[in-house]
Amino acid sequence: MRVTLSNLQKMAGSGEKIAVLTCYDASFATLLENAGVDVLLVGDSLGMVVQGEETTLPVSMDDMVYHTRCVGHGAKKPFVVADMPFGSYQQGPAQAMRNAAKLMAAGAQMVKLEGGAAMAKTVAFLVERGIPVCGHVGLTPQSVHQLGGYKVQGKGDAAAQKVIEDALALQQAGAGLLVLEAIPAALAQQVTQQLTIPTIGIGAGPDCAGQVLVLYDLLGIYPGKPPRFAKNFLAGTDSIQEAVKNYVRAVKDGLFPASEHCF
Ligand SMILES: Nc1nc(=O)c2c([nH]1)NC[C@@H]1CN(c3ccc(C(=O)N[C@@H](CCC(=O)O)C(=O)O)cc3)CN21
Ligand SMILES: CC(C)C(=O)C(=O)O
Ligand SMILES: [Mg+2]
Repeated sequence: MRVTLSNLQKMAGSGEKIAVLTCYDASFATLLENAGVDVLLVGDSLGMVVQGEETTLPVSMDDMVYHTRCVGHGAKKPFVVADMPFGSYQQGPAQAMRNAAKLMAAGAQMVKLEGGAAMAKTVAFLVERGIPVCGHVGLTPQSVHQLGGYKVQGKGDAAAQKVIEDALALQQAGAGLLVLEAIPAALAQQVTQQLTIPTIGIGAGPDCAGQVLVLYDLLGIYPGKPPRFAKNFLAGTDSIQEAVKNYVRAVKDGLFPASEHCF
């Protein structure tokens, strides 16, 4: 039986941490399913780790549809979330609906889009038409050129307040999950407490309802300097399967992220 949004909601309510990993192909989807990963995110990070681009901006809808279909073929149990790529939803609700439908048809159970209160109308439009939506606030990589780099967000009272308001606006609009990326752990804890929907953190401390990591960072195969919040779980193990199981266990036990992975 496939994991559902209501399963994830219940897990969050009972304090069971949600283990999420990015995934881009069928073979890894099967491996992650067998290792007990709850949610697979077909992330637009594939532009960087699969395509070798410097940012996620060049990723197309066709790329996301292709990888979502690949993941869908490999995974029967995990809940599959697909990123809406840069330029596929920012124009407005009608454009977002057209493109979200393609990802749902390709095998996603939910779409994710970046942005806060400014995206609330678009989120509500999709949710009212039957498409579950995951929000994404804090460090939003599709805005890297506006943010001035991949930097921690929500530092200082005004910036923290903005993250809280964005999170509440997305929940109000009907978002079912919310990714918090690269914000101070104390702020992520506050957001998680104020929301009724599960938060999924990456560089957002241990108090989120779940954690997500880029698969290639977990395997230590991303070229270049990994983000502070990444951890190589393959180091010291003999197999990818074991590394992923160790990640799932560390998330479930609240041992990942540790303080050295947090802001
Ligand atoms: N392999 C990979 N892992 C990711 O987590 C990831 C991607 N790719 N591609 C899309 C975005 C880009 N992300 C990134 C990339 C780099 C940093 C980074 O190096 N941050 C520094 C600076 C922090 C600061 O000074 O504010 C760090 O030390 O973590 C953070 C997020 C997260 N996502
Ligand atoms: C890092 C996660 C949250 C993501 O959006 C991606 O992999 O694209
Ligand atoms: Mg993404």
